[in-house]
Amino acid sequence: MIEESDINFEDFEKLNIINKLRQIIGSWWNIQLNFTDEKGVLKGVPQGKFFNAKNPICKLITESDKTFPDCVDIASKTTIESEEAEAYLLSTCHAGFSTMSLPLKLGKKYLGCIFADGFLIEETVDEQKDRLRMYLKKHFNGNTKELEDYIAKLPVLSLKEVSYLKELLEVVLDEILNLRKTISDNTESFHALSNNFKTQWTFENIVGKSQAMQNVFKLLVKIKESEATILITGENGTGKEGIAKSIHVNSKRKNENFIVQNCGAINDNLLETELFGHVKGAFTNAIKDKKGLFELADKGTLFLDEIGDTSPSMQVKLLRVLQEGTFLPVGGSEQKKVDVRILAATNRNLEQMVKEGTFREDLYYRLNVINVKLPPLRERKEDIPILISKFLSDYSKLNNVNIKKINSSCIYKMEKYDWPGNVRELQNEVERLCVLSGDEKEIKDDLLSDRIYGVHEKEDIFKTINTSGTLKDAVENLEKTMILTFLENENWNKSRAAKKLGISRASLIMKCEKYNFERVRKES
Ligand SMILES: Nc1ncnc2c1ncn2[C@@H]1O[C@H](COP(=O)(O)OP(=O)(O)OP(=O)(O)O)[C@@H](O)[C@H]1O
Repeated sequence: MIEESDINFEDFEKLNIINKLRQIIGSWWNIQLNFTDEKGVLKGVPQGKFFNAKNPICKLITESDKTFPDCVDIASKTTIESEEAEAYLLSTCHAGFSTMSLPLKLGKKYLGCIFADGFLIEETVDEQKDRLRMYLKKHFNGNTKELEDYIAKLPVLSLKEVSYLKELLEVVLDEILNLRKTISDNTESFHALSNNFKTQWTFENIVGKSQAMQNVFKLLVKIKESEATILITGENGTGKEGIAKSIHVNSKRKNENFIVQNCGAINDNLLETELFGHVKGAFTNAIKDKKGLFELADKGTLFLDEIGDTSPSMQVKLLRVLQEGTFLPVGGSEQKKVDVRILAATNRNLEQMVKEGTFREDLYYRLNVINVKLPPLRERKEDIPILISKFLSDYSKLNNVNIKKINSSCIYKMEKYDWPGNVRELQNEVERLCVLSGDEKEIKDDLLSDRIYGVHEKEDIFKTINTSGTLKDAVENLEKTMILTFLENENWNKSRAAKKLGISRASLIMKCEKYNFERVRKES
């Protein structure tokens, strides 16, 4: 469960949607948007700069020591009253401005409220202005011409605009609750995972809870007894070598050697001597016979990494060993016979290479008897928490320290990031966090590498909103952008997109028809 102290208002502040809406509300009506926690304490405002006031009168009131306490009282009073409010609460502040607040509730738990402040409403504008003049007179000897000029320019919202403001605040509210829920779900599943990653989600040293990894594990169990050649494919850092090792330790050959050779790292001549060995006198420095890796791996397993990088002549030699189990050491004249199981891996598309004529078709089929495909980490983000948990545990064992905790915002950000370097990059990041956290028991998100810490700034689906158009157009624009983004993220699965958008499936279908999105989909 999420601890109370784990509610991080800073995370909300960083969400692009909140910043963008704050900007929109600010630029249309000079209204400021604030959060309070469940006790009514203002959040996300710099110390001493109460409210980030937008209009000059609010600024004057909030920056004065005399009137500042009134604003604090209003914030906490609004919070208390909001808890009971059905959907939203419209009220008036000590100075006469209107405020609109929406309760932030996670299930039954009240987290505080969001509120917009610093505007007047058309229907009551004269009354509000009178009250404001009295307040200013009392505290600032008001009614100067300057103050009158400001009062004349204060934002006055029609009832229609009040309902638009409410809609915008609801978007903020939904976004915050979604974020809280995601963090809360993740943390709960992270704790559950930490407890059982040793069992059902593990195959030797490889962990994975995603369907893709579970399918890989099932396949590995099925082929335990088999001697077949296996081709493992996937981007760099997806765990190809780890899978190869676990295939070996689960095979009949587990007590024999497991030897690894990266075929892309060295030139052809060297690779040939490495794999097949050489006889004395084969070349200048060959002062005695040297066994190659095929011989060293006899009865065991040889893992050929980056097989797609081998030259055509090397491909012929490899094909011979695979078909006949024989090879010729460099400079030798006698074929040697070995019993080696080959596992190969590549991050390249061998099928395509076969079509282009850069990889032998016969070798491809010989290697690809069984294919294990490892998807990139960005396509199986469900694995991220369990991998984090494993790497934290590995670090603790290796360094003989207690397993560190990791805070929920940190996990959340790591799940958002795309990990171009796949599991290897994630493993390095966890190690880095463990080192940087020093003696701290808990790892916090501010230790994350910048590229991961700032990740949700990239998700700016609101860049397209034009704040200078009419409010109706902008709200429509926002709705279109959100719906399209969620549909695309969910592969046009309307039920899932509707759930994420917090609307019914029927309502999503109607909106898709209204905006003609099926056509957009076909065109894209
Ligand atoms: N599913 C996993 N569970 C646990 N550790 C993993 C997993 N996948 C990868 N790793 C770890 O990530 C690191 C990189 O994995 P590995 O070397 O197997 O990737 P690779 O695909 O062979 O990379 P490359 O293509 O660059 O050779 C290793 O330390 C490995 O232990």
